[in-house]
Amino acid sequence: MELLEDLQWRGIVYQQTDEEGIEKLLQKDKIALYCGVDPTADSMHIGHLLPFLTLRRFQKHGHKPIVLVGGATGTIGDPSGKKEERTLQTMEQVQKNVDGLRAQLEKIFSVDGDNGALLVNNYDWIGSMDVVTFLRDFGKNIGVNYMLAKDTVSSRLESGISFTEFAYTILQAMDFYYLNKNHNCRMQIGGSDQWGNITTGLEMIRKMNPESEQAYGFTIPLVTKSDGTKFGKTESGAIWLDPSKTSPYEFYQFWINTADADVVHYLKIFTFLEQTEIEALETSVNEEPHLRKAQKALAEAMTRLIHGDNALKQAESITKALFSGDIKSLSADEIEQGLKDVPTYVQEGDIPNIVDLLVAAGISPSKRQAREDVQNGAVSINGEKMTDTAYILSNEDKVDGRFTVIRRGKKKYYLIQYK
Ligand SMILES: N[C@@H](Cc1ccc(O)cc1)C(=O)O
Repeated sequence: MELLEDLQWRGIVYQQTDEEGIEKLLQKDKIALYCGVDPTADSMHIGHLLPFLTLRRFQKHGHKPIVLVGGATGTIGDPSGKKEERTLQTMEQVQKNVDGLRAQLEKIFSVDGDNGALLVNNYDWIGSMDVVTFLRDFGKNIGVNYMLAKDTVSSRLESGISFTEFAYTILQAMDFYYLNKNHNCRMQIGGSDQWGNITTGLEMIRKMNPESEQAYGFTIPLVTKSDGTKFGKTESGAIWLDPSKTSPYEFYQFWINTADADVVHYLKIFTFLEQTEIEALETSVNEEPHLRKAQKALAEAMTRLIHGDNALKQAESITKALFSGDIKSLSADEIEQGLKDVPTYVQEGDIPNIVDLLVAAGISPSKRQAREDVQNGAVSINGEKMTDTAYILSNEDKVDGRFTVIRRGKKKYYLIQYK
C-alpha cells in the first residue's frame, strides 16, 4: 500500500500544511524528513513513540529519517501544551539525557544504506551561537505578532510565560531551517501539539532560504484511550523504554492489558503489522475476544521492537508461569521482574520453619492459621505444594540464592528475599 494511504488507514494523519503538495512530493521523490524530541529525562516513555514510529514508516518506504535530539532546546523547555513555566534542568542533566535518548532511538531506526537514519543534536548548531547572530539573523524573521497568535503562547499570556520559553519556537524553527539547508530536509513531523513550532520553521525557511524547494509540516493525532483516561500511564507511573525503569515484563503486561475497544487502534498506530493481519485480529476481537489474540500480538510486537527477542521470550514465560502457578522454571531475575509488586519480606539470619516464616512475613495472620494453611495444601514454595508444618527452608529453596516465592491460595504471591 502507498505510504499516505497506509497512514490514513492507520489513523496517523492529523494536520498537513499542504495535503496535495505532500501527496505529490511523496509520489515523486524520496525525501529527507525529521522529527525531534527534547531530552527531558534519560529515557523516552511510550508517549514519545508514535511520531518516531511514524518516521520509521517513512523510512520503510524509502525516505530518509533525520532523528533530532534537542540538546539545546532541552535546556530551554517547549511551552507547547504546558500550562506552567518549566523548571530548567542543569546542562549536565540534559547532556546525560541526550545520551540515553540517542541509544534508544538508534534501536528503532535502520542506519544502513542511502536512507539510513541520521541522528543529530541541535546543540551542535545552537549551543555556541552568539546572541547577536541569534537576534539579527533569526529573531528578525519572526514577528512578535505572529508568535503571539500561536496557541502555545496565547494560552499562556494570562498565567505568564518567560521570554525564554516564548523564544523556544524560534530555536525549533532554526532546526528546521538548518536541516533544510544542510540536508535538504523537506518535512517535519510531530505530535499535534507541535503544529505551531513546525509552522514557525516553515516561516523561517521561507524568509531565510527563499530559493529552497517547498517544505512541509505534518502532525499526528494524540493517542487516545476509549475510557477517557490518559494513554501510557499506569498506577505505577509512566511506561518507560528503559528496562531498568520499566522491566520488559511490565512493558509486555502494559500492552497485553489493552482494552478490546483500543487494541485494534493501537495495532494500527504502533505496530508494523500489515493491514490484512490487523483485520484478521480485529475479527478475532469481535468474535472470540476471550482469546485476546490481538492483545497478544500487540504486546509481542511492541516488546520485540523495544526490548528484542530474548526479553520478549522472558516476558512471555514469566506471564505463563505466573498464570499457571508453575514457577519452578523461573530464574531470580525473572522472579524479580514478574513479582516486583508483590509483598516482600526480607529474611535475615537463620530461616525459621514454614509456619513461623508465614507468620513473620505476614502471609498468614496467626500461627494457628499458618498451620491450617499448610495442612490444607494452600501454601506452595517455589510452585510446589508444601504440607509439612515442620518443614524448614534450606538453600535449595532459594532461587539463585536470592528469593523464595510463596503462594497462599490460588493467586496470592509473596516474596522472601535473603540478605
Ligand atoms: N519541541 C519538541 C521537540 C523538538 C525539539 C527540537 C526540534 O527541532 C524538533 C522537536 C517537543 O517538545 O516535543
